Amino acid sequence: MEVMNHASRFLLPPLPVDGDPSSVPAYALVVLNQRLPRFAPLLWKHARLRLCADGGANRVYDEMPELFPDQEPLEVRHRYKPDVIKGDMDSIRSEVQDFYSNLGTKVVDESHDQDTTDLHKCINFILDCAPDLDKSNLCILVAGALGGRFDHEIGNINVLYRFSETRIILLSDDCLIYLLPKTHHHVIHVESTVEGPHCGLIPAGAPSTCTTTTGLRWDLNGNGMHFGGLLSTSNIVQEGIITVQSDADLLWTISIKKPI
Ligand SMILES: Nc1ncnc2c1ncn2[C@@H]1O[C@H](COP(=O)(O)OP(=O)(O)OP(=O)(O)O)[C@@H](O)[C@H]1O
Ligand SMILES: Cc1ncc(C[n+]2csc(CCO)c2C)c(N)n1
Repeated sequence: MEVMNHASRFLLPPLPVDGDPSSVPAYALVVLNQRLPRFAPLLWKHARLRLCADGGANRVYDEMPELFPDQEPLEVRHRYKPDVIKGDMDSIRSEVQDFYSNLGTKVVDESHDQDTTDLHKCINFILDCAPDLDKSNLCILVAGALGGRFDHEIGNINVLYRFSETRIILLSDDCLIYLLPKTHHHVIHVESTVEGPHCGLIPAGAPSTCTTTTGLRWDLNGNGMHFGGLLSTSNIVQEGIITVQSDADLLWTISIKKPI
């Protein structure tokens, strides 16, 4: 089975690309309508395409200047201009929409679609309408995806399953989550300066009958996992490299360290 490698390099300052640009993932950023994580400017810098899901645009407009209290708010807003705002447009304020459309942001109103979430609409845009982005190397970062309303959180997790062939990482200030598809063996390179040690493996879509890991304090040795039975929550990263093999898709979650 093919190996899929994972590393949270987007939590570290971007390195200069020497030689092969395909060695660095092509990041796209989607900002949701929740408080911006403190490292939002870092995610912005990594991203080649930046989208706001509906009310996410209010967060960029209101909260980016708060992250740079010594700078002119207008200057900060010009520096952090989204490429695209997409959603059902029931949360974005009209002054925010006008501000960014006057700066050239593409605004896509899909208020007719009340069956998919704004995050889902943004992922569709990235996959279908961003020809300059290298899809073979794409990784979508989603800021503000966790915490807050439980139905929204579950809707965001469901997007991982709906687009299981696309790398999508849900982020909050406290942790990140992504899907480990059962089609691959997984090698997770832990960036121990910025993430861990708390972690978990969760069979959210369907039970697993056989999961095997290495590198965790409580490794799984061919165990099954299901809701109502064993889940791997409150686990601890023990080594710099974690490996996971399973006969079911699993959610991987790891804590994000607070700055000291
Ligand atoms: N409290 C939250 N927790 C997690 N994700 C959220 C939360 N609030 C918003 N989001 C995400 O941000 C996106 C845009 O938010 P927005 O408030 O514009 O959505 P919405 O479609 O108006 O939601 P609703 O109509 O259900 O209140 C949502 O689709 C969701 O993915
Ligand atoms: C069975 C079912 N449940 C809820 C909704 C409502 N809904 C789901 S996504 C969405 C858009 C949010 O921006 C809305 C309103 C639906 N359509 N179908």
